[in-house]
Amino acid sequence: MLIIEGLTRRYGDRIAVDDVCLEVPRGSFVGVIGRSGAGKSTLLRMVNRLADPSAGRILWEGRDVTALQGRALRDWRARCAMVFQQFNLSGRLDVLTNVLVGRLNAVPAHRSLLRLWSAEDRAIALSALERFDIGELAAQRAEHLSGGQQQRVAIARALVQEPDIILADEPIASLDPRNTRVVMDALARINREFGITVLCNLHALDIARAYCDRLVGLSAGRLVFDGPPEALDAAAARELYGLEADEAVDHAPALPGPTPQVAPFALHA
Ligand SMILES: Nc1ncnc2c1ncn2[C@@H]1O[C@H](COP(=O)(O)OP(=O)(O)OP(=O)(O)O)[C@@H](O)[C@H]1O
Repeated sequence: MLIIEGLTRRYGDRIAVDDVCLEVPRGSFVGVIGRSGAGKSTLLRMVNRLADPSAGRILWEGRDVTALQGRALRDWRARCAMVFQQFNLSGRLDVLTNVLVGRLNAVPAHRSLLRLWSAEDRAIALSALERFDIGELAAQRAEHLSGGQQQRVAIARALVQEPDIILADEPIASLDPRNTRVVMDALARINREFGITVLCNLHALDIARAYCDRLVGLSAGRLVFDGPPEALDAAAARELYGLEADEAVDHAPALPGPTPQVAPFALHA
């Protein structure tokens, strides 16, 4: 269980996140929604301590992660993998090496420094790529891939970290509708088949409704909605999105939800 208690982040006079309280059971797929500047990124970045809270606490399985430092903080960051809008791959490295970077915390320091990957690590990385249908791209330079392919590589890298939580910050904002679906399907599979908790910032409400089992709405840093997608009616959505409502609210044809998968998969072959 992830527990967020009175989480607040100030930047000077501005409050980016304002006294947010949340309880997220393991295995949830939570969509964090709200207009631009609502505080979604800041909230996610505080969970893995890329940003430090001005007040409040974050607890994971009863442990206060807001107090962690040094090695314990690095371990925590490894347990909550980030997926970013701009993929954050090393463009000049090949795809397999980009995924292996997700194993850095799992291998001894001398091996990670020298990038001496074991056969098992390589097999795990290749298996993750194959599960997202991009195994044949393993030897290509990441910068030669399309946006949707790059984001799947980033998700494979997150998966091989064997995290408890995936924090996805607008993972589809740079993608076309087809790749949007492919990438959201990949996150849904990770959530469903590995039980990994996913917190996903999303601007598009139709996508959030189709994929998430719970929506958390922020407005000016405050939590103004928390419930299942069906509880967010048009009036509540318009209140949440204000002037951006026409852009965010159901701008695309209704999505049928995650693409059904034939079989679950294991990370270790
Ligand atoms: N490093 C920073 N320094 C100063 N202000 C910041 C910083 N990071 C965020 N903010 C401010 O905090 C508020 C929330 O920003 P945040 O990026 O969390 O919102 P968001 O909902 O993720 O927006 P978007 O969807 O546009 O990314 C904004 O007013 C933003 O300008």
